Amino acid sequence: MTERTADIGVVGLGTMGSNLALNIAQKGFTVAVHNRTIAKSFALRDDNPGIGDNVVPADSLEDFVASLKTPRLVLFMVPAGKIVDDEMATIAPLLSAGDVMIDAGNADFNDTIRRSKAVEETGLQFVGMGVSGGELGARHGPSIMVGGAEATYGLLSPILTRIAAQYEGEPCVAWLGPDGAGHFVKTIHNGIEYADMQMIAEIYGIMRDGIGLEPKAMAAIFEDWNTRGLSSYLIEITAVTLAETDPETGKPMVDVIVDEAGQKGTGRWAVIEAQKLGVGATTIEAAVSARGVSSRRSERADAGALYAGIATQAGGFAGDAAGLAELEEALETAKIIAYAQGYATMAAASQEFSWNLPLAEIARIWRAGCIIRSRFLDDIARAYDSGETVVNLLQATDFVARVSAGQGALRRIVARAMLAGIPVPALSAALAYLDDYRRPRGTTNLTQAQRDLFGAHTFHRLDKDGVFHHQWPAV
Ligand SMILES: NC(=O)C1=CN([C@@H]2O[C@H](COP(=O)(O)OP(=O)(O)OC[C@H]3O[C@@H](n4cnc5c(N)ncnc54)[C@H](OP(=O)(O)O)[C@@H]3O)[C@@H](O)[C@H]2O)C=CC1
Ligand SMILES: O=C(CO)[C@H](O)[C@H](O)COP(=O)(O)O
Repeated sequence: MTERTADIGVVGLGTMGSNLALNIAQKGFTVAVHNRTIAKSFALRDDNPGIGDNVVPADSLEDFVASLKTPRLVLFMVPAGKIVDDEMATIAPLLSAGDVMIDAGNADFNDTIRRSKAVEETGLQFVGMGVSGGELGARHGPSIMVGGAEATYGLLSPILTRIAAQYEGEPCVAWLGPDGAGHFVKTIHNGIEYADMQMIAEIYGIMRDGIGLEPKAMAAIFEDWNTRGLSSYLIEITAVTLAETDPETGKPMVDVIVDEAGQKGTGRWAVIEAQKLGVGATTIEAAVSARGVSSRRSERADAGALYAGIATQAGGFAGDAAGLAELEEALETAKIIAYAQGYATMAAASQEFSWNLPLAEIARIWRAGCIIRSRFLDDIARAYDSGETVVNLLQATDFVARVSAGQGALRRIVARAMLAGIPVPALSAALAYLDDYRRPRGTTNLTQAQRDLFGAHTFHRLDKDGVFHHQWPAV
């Protein structure tokens, strides 16, 4: 019989699971590991001298479970969906009341709510936990967003606070609320990640097609931008990727990569949930759609030929200091709007599901470890901590000033790109949202009139209370 020595067990030793297990082991905890391809469990121990001493591989699920201290903590790091359900169903019968199953992969928070309910009915406990930071984050310190019972988090926190990224001595992990709260926040994190990446790609498009810069020159610009307001991991890796040379051809690496973006679903989940909550997360929507359009490469080539006759104007973009400063300001302004949309979605979900999401804390645990880490998140935390009521970040004093100052640059960049035929779906969505959001008298009065004409859907009047229907002329 295996001795019960392991503090936690990890199931799934792919990119994330293996690195998270090594991170746990390096922090002095004993970690049992199990993987569909069993040899990987033993390799994880044997290929990592020193740290491997804290890794306990198992060649059967029974041995894996038997090696865990009670209450047993079993962390799953496998692809989202049915695989999670299948793995949980296989292990659950081997566990006892009070043991905890943790889904640490990306998950649709609706699945997490369903799983929480089903698992907790059996006397076991369930935690849905978002982990961000990719391979290196998992190995050296990710940002961790936890959902589940607060008392259950208490069982995990001694390990999670040690393995999480640290920002000025504070661990980037927090309990965010019950059942699906952690996975919802991770989903919005990824939605913001999509929007941020898309807007950077659009600026790259302007630099390439509007100014005619070479990737290495762009790399230097992004490196420079990374020293100021835009400073972030995503801007840093943009500079790194643009500077890279393909060893086979000697060309810039980005020039040999096919322009078809992959996606595993978290951006789409973010858009679906924003829509369900009635929040306009238009920059995230634009980013998800742009990846979809990008994947139809041959169709785009055909359309390009069909529309070759369209005359566009030279955008008038300039690669001089003033031109680049305008691009930088436009990106910074659009970024504020994208984050405001992500935060508005979380605020709406918090209300809808009575989660009481700690929005300032979420910004704080995103400052290190995760893909969208940046100094800008400090500004968001400050806005929520300031004591003023923040209905939407676009109404917070600091951001009103910054967006007011930067919107002119965003407007000019979007207008020039449109005239030049350079697609800027996320940047333009940010600007359109701002203009829509700041307009006291909109145009949906006409929409309401149309709905009432064709479907007697009724409308409200500006001059008196009540619900009205008008006898429109028959059409
Ligand atoms: N990669 C990343 O940057 C990030 C990923 N995530 C999330 O983490 C989770 C894991 O991702 P990642 O580590 O990248 O994935 P990988 O593809 O690298 O690893 C998948 C793991 O799941 C196992 N697995 C796959 N299919 C099955 C199955 N049918 N039954 C049992 N086990 C199976 C694999 O086992 P085997 O070795 O036998 O193939 C492997 O251990 C996902 O939810 C992902 O969205 C979250 C944050 C960042
Ligand atoms: O969760 C993550 C980072 O936070 C993963 O890297 C995620 O897989 C990225 O999403 P996609 O593959 O759809 O671009």
